Amino acid sequence: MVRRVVVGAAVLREGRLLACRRTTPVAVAGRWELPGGKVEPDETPDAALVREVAEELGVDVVVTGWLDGASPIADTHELRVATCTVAGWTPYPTEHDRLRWLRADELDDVDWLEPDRPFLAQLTERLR
Ligand SMILES: Nc1nc2c([nH]c(=O)n2[C@H]2C[C@H](O)[C@@H](COP(=O)(O)OP(=O)(O)OP(=O)(O)O)O2)c(=O)[nH]1
Repeated sequence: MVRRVVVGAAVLREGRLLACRRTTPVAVAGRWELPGGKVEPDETPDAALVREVAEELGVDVVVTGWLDGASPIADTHELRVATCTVAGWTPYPTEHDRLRWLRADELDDVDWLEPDRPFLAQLTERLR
């Protein structure tokens, strides 16, 4: 079975990574993730990432590269993560109830969704 791709944006700015706290569904409310979502059938992963972050945070990101690997999400999807930059901005979250800009030494301070955790080592390297 081919897994559908979920893309996550590792937005890096001034030595920090943007982490977002989910509000839905109830099972994962309060857990932390990267902004993003499911790639539509007619979309590239890059385009999906730009679209999802604009929908969720009201800002345009520039994709700078994809991290290695993919994490399974349940039996049906997989998470891939790209590093992104933004120009100076004020995020306006529409789907998350809290945002944090984490330094490398703070990445373990929030309760990430499991599929995100394998990417944290690569992100620590990018932040140092
Ligand atoms: N956006 C996002 N989703 C993640 C991450 N890690 C992780 O396991 N997921 C899971 C949660 C959801 O089961 C799925 C993505 O769902 P979503 O609700 O964000 O995607 P979407 O906006 O395209 O949703 P939909 O309305 O099409 O259902 O991937 C992450 O870092 N970012």
